[in-house]
Amino acid sequence: MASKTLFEATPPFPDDLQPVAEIATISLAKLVADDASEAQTMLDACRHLGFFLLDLSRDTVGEEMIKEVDQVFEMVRETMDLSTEEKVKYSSDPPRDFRGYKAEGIMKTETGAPDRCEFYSLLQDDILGNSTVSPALPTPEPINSRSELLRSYFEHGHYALKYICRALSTQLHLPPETFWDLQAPTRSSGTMLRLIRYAPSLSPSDMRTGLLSHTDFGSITLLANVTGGLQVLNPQFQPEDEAGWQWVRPRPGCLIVNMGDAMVQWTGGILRSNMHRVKYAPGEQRLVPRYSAAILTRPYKEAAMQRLAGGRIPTVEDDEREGLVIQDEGISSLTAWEWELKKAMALKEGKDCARSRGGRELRAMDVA
Ligand SMILES: O=C(O)CCC(=O)C(=O)O
Ligand SMILES: [Fe+2]
Repeated sequence: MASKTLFEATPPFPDDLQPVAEIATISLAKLVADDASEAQTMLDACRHLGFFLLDLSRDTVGEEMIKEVDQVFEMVRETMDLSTEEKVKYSSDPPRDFRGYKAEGIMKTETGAPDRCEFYSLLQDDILGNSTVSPALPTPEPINSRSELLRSYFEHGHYALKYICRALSTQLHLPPETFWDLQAPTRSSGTMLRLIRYAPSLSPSDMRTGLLSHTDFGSITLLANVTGGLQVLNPQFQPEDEAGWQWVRPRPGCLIVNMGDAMVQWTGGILRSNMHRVKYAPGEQRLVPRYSAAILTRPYKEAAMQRLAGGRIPTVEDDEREGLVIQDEGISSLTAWEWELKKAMALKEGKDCARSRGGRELRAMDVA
C-alpha cells in the first residue's frame, strides 16, 4: 500500500462507515523473522476470511515497496489520462491474450450493468524477460519509460510473497518451499500486474458496482490501494444478500493480500478464496478517481492443479469421514495454464458462477 503522504493527499475513508470488515494485520518483518505466532495468525486469516493486511513497514524491502507503490500509482494515473484513442491501440484480446488495455464498460457486473473500471494488464514474463511464447507487446509511454520500476516492484512483491508462502507451508506442515515453488517467478506463468482506474461516482446513478464480485483465479494477490470501495463478502452470507458485503479500509504502508482459487485447490479446501467486488468509493472519496494496482500471482504454467499430499492437507479419506463432497470438475488433471484458460472462457461466456471456496476446518494433528 501506498505511503502516508499519498493517503493524506486523498479524501479520507469515512470513520462511521458500516459494516467494515475485521481484517488481521500481519507484519512482514515478523514473517521474515520466522515468528510462529504471526504465521499462525496469518493462517487463521487465510482460512476464515481469505484476506489480510500485510504491513510492509520495519522491513527494508517492504519500506522500498511502500515508496514504489506511490510511483506505480503515478504511472496508472498517467496511463489512464491518455486519450481513449491512444489507449485502445493497446487493447487486450482475451482469452487469446490478456495483456493490454480494457476500456470501461466492457465487462458486466452481477446485475448485467456495464462495469465502471478501466484497466491495463502487464504480464510478469514480459517485465522479467521470461516470455517463452510471444514477444513483449509495445506499451504506452508512461509504462514504457518505467521498466526499472516495474521490475523492481515485481521483485519486491516476490520477496513478500516468498515469506507468505513459507509461513503458510510451514504452518500446514509441508516442506517450506512448497507453495513458493508452485509460483516461482523464474518459470513462465500468467502472473500479471493489473493497473486499474475506477471512474468517480458523481451522481446517485454512478453508485453501482465498479468491478463485479469474483474470486481471484490464481494463487495469491497483492493489492495496493488508497481509496476505499473494495468489499469482501462476510463468510456467513451469500453474495445475493447485500447485508453480507463489508467495506475494506485501506491502511498506509499495508498491502491487501488475498488467497486465490489455486490455494484452495492445492489445500483440499483449507485456505479460503473469498468473494470480493469493488463498489463506489465511500464518503468524499467517491468524488475522485480510484486507483489500484494488483499483482495477481498465478502458478507456473505446467503446475499440477491436484491437491497436495502430506502435512495437514486432508486426504480423500478425510473428505469421506467429514462427509464432504469436493466438486473437482476434472480440475485435478489439468495444468495451471489449462485451468486458467478454462476459467477465462467461462467468465467471458458468463458461465462462471463465482462463489467463495475453502475455509475448511483443520483437523487436529496426531503429532505436534
Ligand atoms: O481494485 C481493487 O481494489 C480490487 C481489484 C481486484 O479485485 C482484482 O483486480 O482482482
Ligand atoms: Fe480480485
